[in-house]
Amino acid sequence: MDFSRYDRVRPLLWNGDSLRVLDQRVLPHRQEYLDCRDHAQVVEAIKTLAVRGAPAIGIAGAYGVVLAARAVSAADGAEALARIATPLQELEHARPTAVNLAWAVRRMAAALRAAGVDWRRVVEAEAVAIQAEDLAANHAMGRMGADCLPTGARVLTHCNTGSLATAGFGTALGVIRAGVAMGRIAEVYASETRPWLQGSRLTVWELLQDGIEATLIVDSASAYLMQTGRLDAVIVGADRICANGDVANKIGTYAHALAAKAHGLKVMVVAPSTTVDMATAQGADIEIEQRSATELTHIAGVEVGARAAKVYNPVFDVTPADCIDFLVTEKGVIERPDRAKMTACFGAVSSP
Ligand SMILES: CSC[C@@H](O)[C@@H](O)C(=O)COP(=O)(O)O
Repeated sequence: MDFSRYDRVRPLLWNGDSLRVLDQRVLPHRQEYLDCRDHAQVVEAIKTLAVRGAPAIGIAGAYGVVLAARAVSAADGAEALARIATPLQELEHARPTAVNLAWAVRRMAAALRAAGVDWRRVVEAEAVAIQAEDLAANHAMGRMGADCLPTGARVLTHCNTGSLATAGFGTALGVIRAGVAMGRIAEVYASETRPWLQGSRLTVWELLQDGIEATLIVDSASAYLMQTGRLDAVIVGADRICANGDVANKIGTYAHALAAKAHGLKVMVVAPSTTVDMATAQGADIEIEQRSATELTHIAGVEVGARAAKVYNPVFDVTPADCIDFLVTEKGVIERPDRAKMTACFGAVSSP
C-alpha cells in the first residue's frame, strides 16, 4: 500500500552545508526553519526542543557530528574524531532520556574512526543513512502495527510520535497513519500532553495535514473514555526500551497504560530498534529528564501558576513491560515483551 499521501511533513532537511530544522516551538501557528550551521546550533535546537522526539534528535545529532567534523582539518577520520571529542560530548548529552541521541552520536564516531582520507564524505553519508534507515523503519512498523489492530479500532495516542519526531511518517503515529489508510482505524484520540502540548500543537496539526481528523482530549480524560467504552487501544512511542522490555516515554504514558490495563484495552509501543537499549537492564535505571518550572507555570509565555508554587517537572515516565501487549520495531512484533524475548530479538547489547 502507498502511504505517500500520509507522509508530507519533514522536520530535518540536510542541504549539504547546513541542517534546516522545522522549529517545533512555534508550530502549529508558524512554520519556520532554523538554519544550523555548526554543532553548537544543533545542540541548542535539541535542548530547546526546536527539534524533539527520540529518532529526530538522533538524526539531528548525527548531522551535528558532520558539522563538528567539517570544522576541523585532519589527515584521516581517526584524527578528525580526536579533534571533536568535546562537540561529541555536547551533542550526546544535549538530552538524557532518549537513547537514540547517544546511539547516533556513537555510530557517527565509529564511522569516523574507521574512515580514511575521504572521511568528510564518509561522515556525511553515515548521517544520511541514519535518516533514511529511520524512514524505512517507520514505513515497516506502520504496516506491522496496523495489522495487530482489530478492524474499526478506536485508538488513543500520547505526545507526538509522527513525522515531526522522526525522519518522517512516524512510529506510533505511523501505525495510526497506516491503520487509517488500511481501514483498520476508525477513530483517533490525541491527548494534549502537558506541559509542552506535543499532542494538541503537533499531533493534531500533523494529522490534519493528512486529512485525518483527531479528537483532542486532556491527558486526564483517558481513563474516563476507556470506562465509557470509547477506546480499544493505546498506541505510543518510546524514548528508551530496556533489556527487560520496560519503556520510557513522555510523562503520562504510564497513566494511560495503567488505565488501559484496568479496562482490558491493548497497549502498543512502536519504536525503531535504535530506541532499544539492551545495556540498560530495567526502567528504574533510566535517567528521567527534568525540565524547567516555567513549562508548568507559563503557557505561551503567560504566567498562569501561583508564583510561590514548588514545581517538579519530570518529562518522561516508565511503563513496565507487563503493561505492554505489542512492542513493534522494524524487526517485528513482540507480544508481551520480557527479557528473554528482548534478548532473542535484539541480542545482548545493541548500541554501536
Ligand atoms: C517517535 S517519538 C517517541 C518519543 O520520543 C515521544 O513519544 C516523546 O516522548 C518525545 O518527547 P519530547 O520531550 O517531545 O522529545
